[in-house]
Amino acid sequence: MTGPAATPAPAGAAPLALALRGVTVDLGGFALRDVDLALPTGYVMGLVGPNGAGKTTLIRTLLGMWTASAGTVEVLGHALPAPVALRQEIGIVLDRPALVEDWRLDDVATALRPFYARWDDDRFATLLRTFRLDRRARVKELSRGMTMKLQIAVALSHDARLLLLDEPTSGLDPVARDELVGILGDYLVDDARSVLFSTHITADLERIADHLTVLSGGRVVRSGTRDDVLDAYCLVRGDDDELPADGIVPLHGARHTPVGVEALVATDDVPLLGPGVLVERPTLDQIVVHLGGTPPPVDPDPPAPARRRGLLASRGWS
Ligand SMILES: Nc1ncnc2c1ncn2[C@@H]1O[C@H](COP(=O)(O)OP(=O)(O)OP(=O)(O)O)[C@@H](O)[C@H]1O
Repeated sequence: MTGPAATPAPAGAAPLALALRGVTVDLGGFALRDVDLALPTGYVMGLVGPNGAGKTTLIRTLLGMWTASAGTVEVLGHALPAPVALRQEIGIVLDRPALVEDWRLDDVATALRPFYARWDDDRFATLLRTFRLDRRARVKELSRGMTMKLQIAVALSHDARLLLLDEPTSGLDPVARDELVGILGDYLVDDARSVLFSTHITADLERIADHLTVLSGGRVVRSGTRDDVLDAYCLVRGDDDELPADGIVPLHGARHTPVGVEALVATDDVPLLGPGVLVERPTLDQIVVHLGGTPPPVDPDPPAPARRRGLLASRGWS
């Protein structure tokens, strides 16, 4: 395979399955802006964020379907635009499958086999059986969940090194979701393989994702290991007069509840809160709910902690 060379990984660092650095993709009415994230080889990254956050746009950018107007995109060690042969190495699930509606599932294997040097008929047949899909059915006869299962079976039948899955669990019943998590676990036994998947079902991520990226309004709010992301925030609850004014300590997604104000606060800021404030570790859902409504500022420049301490002291919040 040839193509533009990617930035070499620093000595001793795990090679990256994918990386976006300072990426902007402008679709007109919507843009991904300054996206920075990296997934080391052998790991699973979950991509979360509210509707319209840009998850599909980001996955399509990794597939070369959208072109970045700024920044660099690397997939499996190749800077995009990638060589055509790289397609063999990537298993894809998209919201709309690129399969002919009149094909029977047997035809799917016949049609795709020539495009993949490592296509595995036995693997495809096994996955169709696992997902209880009838090989004689036509693509157009499949329900939404069955179509998703078919795409997953294709993605996992050509020995891909990277899976890019856009909401693969959407439309799946709980049994199929459980099966998919197990199948991805088996897939990852080979530590040269990596997975990026977007989802609104964060329970799936709690089980399988090592890394998380939270997107909102086309920007990365947070990206890192699952613990880094979960540890970065605390859910706080208190009376109006116990929580400091927003801007001194940023209160993400602050909302009034019957028992006071609830908000997400950066863990580093928790010592700045008053003693009466209740502090809990948030779930991933709570992080998405609270951060989703408040995209990060275009030019984030929060006051330095020392200055905030001064501000808090001046308000009697020391
Ligand atoms: N072809 C396009 N041209 C212009 N804008 C687009 C195009 N496709 C998507 N968008 C816009 O980009 C924004 C982000 O969409 P995207 O599908 O990436 O979000 P998402 O996070 O995947 O959302 P969801 O969770 O609802 O699937 C939306 O406002 C959408 O309308």
